[in-house]
Amino acid sequence: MALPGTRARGWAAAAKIAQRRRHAEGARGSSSRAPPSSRAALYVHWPYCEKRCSYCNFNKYVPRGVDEAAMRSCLVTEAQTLLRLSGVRRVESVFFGGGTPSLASPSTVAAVLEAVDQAAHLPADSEVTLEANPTSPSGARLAAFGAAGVNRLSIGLQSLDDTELQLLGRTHSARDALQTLAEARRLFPGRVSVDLMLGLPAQQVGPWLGQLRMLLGRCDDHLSLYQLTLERGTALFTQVQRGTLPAPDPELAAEMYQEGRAVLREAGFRQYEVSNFARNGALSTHNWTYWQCGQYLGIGPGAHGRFVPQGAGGHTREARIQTLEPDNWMKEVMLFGHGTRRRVPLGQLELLEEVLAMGLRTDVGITHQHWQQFEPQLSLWDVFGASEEVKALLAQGLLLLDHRLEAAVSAQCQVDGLGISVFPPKEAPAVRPSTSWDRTTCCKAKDLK
Ligand SMILES: C[S@@+](CC[C@H](N)C(=O)[O-])C[C@H]1O[C@@H](n2cnc3c(N)ncnc32)[C@H](O)[C@@H]1O
Ligand SMILES: C[S@@+](CC[C@H](N)C(=O)[O-])C[C@H]1O[C@@H](n2cnc3c(N)ncnc32)[C@H](O)[C@@H]1O
Ligand code: SF4
Repeated sequence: MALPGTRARGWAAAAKIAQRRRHAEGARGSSSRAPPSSRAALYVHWPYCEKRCSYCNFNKYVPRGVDEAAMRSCLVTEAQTLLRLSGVRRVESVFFGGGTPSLASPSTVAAVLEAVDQAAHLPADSEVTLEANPTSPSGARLAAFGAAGVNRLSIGLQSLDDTELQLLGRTHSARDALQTLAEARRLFPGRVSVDLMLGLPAQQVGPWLGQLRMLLGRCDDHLSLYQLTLERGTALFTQVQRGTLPAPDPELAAEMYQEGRAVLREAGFRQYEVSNFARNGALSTHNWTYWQCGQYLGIGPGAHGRFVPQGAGGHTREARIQTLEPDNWMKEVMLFGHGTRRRVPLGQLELLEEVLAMGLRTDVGITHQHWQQFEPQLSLWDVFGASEEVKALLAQGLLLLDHRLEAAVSAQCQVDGLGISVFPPKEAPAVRPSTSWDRTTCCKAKDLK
């Protein structure tokens, strides 16, 4: 789809400014540590797609045309407003997600990054990710995103089987996906991620593992495995309900997941989160912020955020969601400077629930030190030591609650005690964490209802 405005006049200038920012930053260094309250990650939602995939219920729209200049101006305005409201002075990662942000023009990406750097500080070494569908970006376009300030690409490859890609309603072939991947690796070496889905209708373990092995010969240092969630309201859901497609088999999906983990481990990947694997230290710092319950701002239609509105005198962390529908969101941004649809102050208990639910997704679990940042009064042992449920999980080897390092943690504040973890030591029986199939780790819509 050709989007109007993809050759916006201001882009070259914006890209130059982005480059100057990187150089200036290189000169002054980026190691200063701002206090946690003034640091945040930033998520930018680009809500448009070329076509609706059969399985997807993310906040996306297939428009007749896009007023990209208006969209760009609203994203810039909303970034400025939320940075001011939050009092955030340092943005440590930016993630352009969607929808299909690789359909946006590089000038839009450059304009948002420039606005963020001006309103707060965007260090040169901040991770700046753009999601790219294997159809939208040519090599030159990917390079233009790089010049605009993007330094990590996340490619929605989904499958390396053309029949499966058709079933998913994708507009690319396996060949296109591998070509985009090769081009991306050439331009962003060591900083390319791919999404691969599993548990599709009629998918079998052996052929899927074949795809994974083939991908291992081509991929870079980061890979996400997402089990298909059959979402109500999607074409795939209807097909399965009508019996024109077989329902995905959860046992087969579990086998794919377990075998896939083993294959990736052998290939030197660390499973640092339920769905995410990295080698050579290529963990996504943006997504890590979500799992560590760091602050993040969300701009664009339907974006989620979690931050303390310090700049507006607030003291409590809020869960925020922006208006979903792009035209309404734009009207609100033009009128009020932002399109925040809902704000929910998070109580201490809700915050701790999030710390647990997010942290348990990661391989490090929740260290005592990490827990203390959110709850200095009560230790993990105080809260969970006497729980019969926790005792049962410990006895089954499904949970690890380690109190031995607690004294060291609180006395020295420098040793990260193991704390609590659901990723068991190797010798313990394999576990299937009940949340392992949850593809969205950040957008807990239930908090906002
Ligand atoms: C929302 S998409 C946005 C990126 C891009 N538009 C694309 O399709 O590649 C991000 C990722 O979510 C995953 N995803 C979307 N719908 C899903 C579903 N129903 N079940 C599992 N994963 C899903 C896909 O792997 C996709 O790459
Ligand atoms: C499914 S994840 C894929 C991440 C990818 N595997 C990686 O490692 O970079 C990304 C998707 O989650 C959703 N998402 C992430 N952060 C969000 C936020 N703060 N608000 C709304 N949606 C968000 C967006 O739909 C985005 O396309
Ligand atoms: S999976 Fe990606 S490309 Fe497909 S409809 Fe969803 S957001 Fe758009």
